[in-house]
Amino acid sequence: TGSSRPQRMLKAVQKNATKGDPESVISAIDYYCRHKEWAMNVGDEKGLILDSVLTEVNPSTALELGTYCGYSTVRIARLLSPGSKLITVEFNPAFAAVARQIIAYAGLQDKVTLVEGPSGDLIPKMKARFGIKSFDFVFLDHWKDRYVPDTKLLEDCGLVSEGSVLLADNVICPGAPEYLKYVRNSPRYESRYYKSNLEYTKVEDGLEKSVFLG
Ligand SMILES: CNc1ncnc2c1ncn2[C@@H]1O[C@H](/C=C/CNC(=O)c2cc(-c3ccc(F)cc3)cc(O)c2O)[C@H](F)[C@H]1O
Ligand SMILES: [Mg+2]
Repeated sequence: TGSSRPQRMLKAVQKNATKGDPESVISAIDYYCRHKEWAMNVGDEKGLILDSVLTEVNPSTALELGTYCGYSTVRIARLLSPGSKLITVEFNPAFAAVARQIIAYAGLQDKVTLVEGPSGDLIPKMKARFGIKSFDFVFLDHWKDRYVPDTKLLEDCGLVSEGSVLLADNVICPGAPEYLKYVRNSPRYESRYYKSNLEYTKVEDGLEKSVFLG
């Protein structure tokens, strides 16, 4: 059987990036996905917004829902302060296997814990398993119809506290309309939309940043 798109992306990283250099891993993936084969990474344009929000928050503990190949995992982990941790959740074993290799190639494996399994099962176990009090930053990039249920689950499990920042990808394309309604109408969130473009295209998309008010 042939290779998969994630496997071809990994090959492109191994061929074109420098081991231990996260910037070169990011560039290699962006080049491959822009010029060879599109893939659903947050990408370079929305990635700059992710970088600026992340730098502003400077989280001690961060959560990513939907690792896929680890592109945004590398973008987030490379900006974490020493001693800070990123937990990323992925339930597709093939994607998780590729992501682990891409994260390791970037030399960021000590800052990242990739947990395999469905977010709905793993979120309630975060406190016990990883000693997390609450997440300072959450990047939502998994199935779009799961953004609302998982946000409610994070609230119910006490995994967000006053000042925690949620950043959601794809709120326009493919779209997460229920999520936008939820965070924009809730008195518990201060929300802001960052207009951008769908990765590697001219189609509009954007990120929604929502600060939990407690
Ligand atoms: C539900 N709980 C889960 N737990 C753990 N891992 C999960 C869970 N749910 C999914 N995963 C895991 O998270 C990933 C899912 C990402 C989904 N992303 C997209 O669909 C997505 C789609 C487009 C897109 C836009 C236009 C177009 F024409 C075609 C595609 C663009 C984007 O940036 C996206 O992020 C992974 F695949 C899945 O195993
Ligand atoms: Mg996305």
